[in-house]
Amino acid sequence: MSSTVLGAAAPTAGTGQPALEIRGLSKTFPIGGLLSRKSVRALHQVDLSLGRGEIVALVGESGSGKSTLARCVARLEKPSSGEILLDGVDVLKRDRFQASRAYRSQLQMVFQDPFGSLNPAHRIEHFLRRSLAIHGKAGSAAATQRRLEELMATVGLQPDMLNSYPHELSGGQRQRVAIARALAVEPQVILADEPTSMLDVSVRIGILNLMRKLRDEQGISMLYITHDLASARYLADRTAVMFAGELVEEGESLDLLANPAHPYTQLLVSAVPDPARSGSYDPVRRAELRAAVMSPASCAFDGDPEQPCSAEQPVRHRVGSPDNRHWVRCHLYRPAAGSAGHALVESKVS
Ligand SMILES: Nc1ncnc2c1ncn2[C@@H]1O[C@H](COP(=O)(O)OP(=O)(O)OP(=O)(O)O)[C@@H](O)[C@H]1O
Repeated sequence: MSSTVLGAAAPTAGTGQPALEIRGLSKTFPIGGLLSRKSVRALHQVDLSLGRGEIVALVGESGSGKSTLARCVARLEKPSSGEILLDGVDVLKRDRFQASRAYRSQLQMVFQDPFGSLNPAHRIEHFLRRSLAIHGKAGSAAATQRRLEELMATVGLQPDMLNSYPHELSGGQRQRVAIARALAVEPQVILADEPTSMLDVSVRIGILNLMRKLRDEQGISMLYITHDLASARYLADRTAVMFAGELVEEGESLDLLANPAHPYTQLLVSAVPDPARSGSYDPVRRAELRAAVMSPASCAFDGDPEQPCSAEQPVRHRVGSPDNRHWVRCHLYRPAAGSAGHALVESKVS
């Protein structure tokens, strides 16, 4: 991805009632067989909201819990506890056992692998027609054909590609088809789990620009899951940082990535060379940060409950001015002298 393009300013954040709200979401996986009492805490008390027409990036290293969060929200995984509100309705209570068709038509998922998500035996037209039919969006033959061509145009593909098979398309084109299939349903929210990570660097920016266009022109909200901070800065209005199953920092993307307050966020940011700052990639500083963050003695979020940083979970601190939506959860955080940062023990930043 070109660093000059990634230097562009983030777009304006969405406003109003959240399209999607996640409250206190936790997920524990039992491991080690039937008789084992061992478990992995993949998510713990995650709160995250997605405004209408807003893109929120969820970033973190491999194993931090990003995909588990997406799978829980897409109802592919059952959370251990918590609430998922779509348009203010708690969908875990409404559809107790699995996602209803209504839920799937409100929320669609785009996966990492555009190669695996399209059955090679079918033409592109099949995938889009099927989506329209399942969700009751198909009309007369002529109207359906028009809609198929419109969907192709929206994602930047030629209508004659409707007759192609997946293997005749490039990875980027296939991901566009996967996005068109999601759009056929006319969702309010798209969960995009690493949608560009399997694509050539040269076509990634096109997919990010498409996501941006869908937000701007159709008001679709997106949860963009990635380990690529540069793309989060380019695309997302807000960025949330996940570490060991917990959100440790959240804020407007440009602010958070320019002023990371949590040592883990600093560690992630330190991996991204910034052409605007000479010497921005310092391997020695990065190694020091990693040692500090991952040390059981220095951080409560290392996944070792026997040796937390403190017996108490850290509260959220606002970072910067009072109207800033940037917060951090870390025992080690100390607001800079004279700054307005303060602990947010009870209140939520929203
Ligand atoms: N089905 C499962 N059974 C047991 N443990 C699981 C399962 N799925 C995920 N985990 C564990 O939950 C934690 C979070 O995994 P998850 O895949 O959500 O992380 P991630 O941030 O999405 O990583 P990646 O970017 O590699 O996909 C990890 O410790 C993982 O081993």
